[in-house]
Amino acid sequence: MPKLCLIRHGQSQWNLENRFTGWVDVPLTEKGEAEARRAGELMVEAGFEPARAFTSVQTRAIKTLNLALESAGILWLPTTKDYRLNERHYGGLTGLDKAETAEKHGKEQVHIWRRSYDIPPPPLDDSSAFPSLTDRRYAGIDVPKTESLKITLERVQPYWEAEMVPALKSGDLLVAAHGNSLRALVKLLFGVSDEDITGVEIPTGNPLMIDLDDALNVTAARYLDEARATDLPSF
Ligand SMILES: O=C(O)[C@H](O)COP(=O)(O)O
Repeated sequence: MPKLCLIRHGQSQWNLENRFTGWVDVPLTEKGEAEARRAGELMVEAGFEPARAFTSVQTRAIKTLNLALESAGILWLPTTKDYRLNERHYGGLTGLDKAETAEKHGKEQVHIWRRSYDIPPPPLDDSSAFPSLTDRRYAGIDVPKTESLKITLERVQPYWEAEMVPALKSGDLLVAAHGNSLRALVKLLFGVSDEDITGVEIPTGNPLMIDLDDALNVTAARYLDEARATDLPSF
């Protein structure tokens, strides 16, 4: 039976500062690095031995993966990086303070932008300058101006089907990615409704271990750090 372990990156600098991040490349905090190392230890304690890893092209996820692999003693693990596992693009909210935005537009509106399935934030203004949104890692890619969770799933799902499902045939997989690219994957794997996905929150740096059957239905799922677990959808 294949296993899939999903890890949201450890706490980032903008998680700490409570700013909308999306595709902006920000580093991990010291706490985030510690969460990533602990994730590697928890994988070892759980006896998890992945055959391959997948991550985004964003520093916080790559660094989380590397720290977890290092503390698990498997820094050699074959790894694939792809922008389709990036965080959802936060559009015109990128860089803004989440609390100040709620004061300005109302908590309800900000909740809709953050958690509704198919309502994207306003698009990013062309004059906004975040160098990591358009640097050479995205050469040849049509960088979005904003993304809802639905739009995020529309890039995550084809990647899952084309690259990760075939890889699962030769062993277990580790995926280090982001709050919303992982919520998209969880929606797909657990068959969560558009409504119920609004209540799914994924904690930073806490490995989510998922058992699948051969038809890739979820048969069991648990967070390895139980003290920091959030509710999982039913399956
Ligand atoms: O991009 C971000 O700001 C965070 O990684 C996730 O943000 P959210 O909790 O608002 O979805």
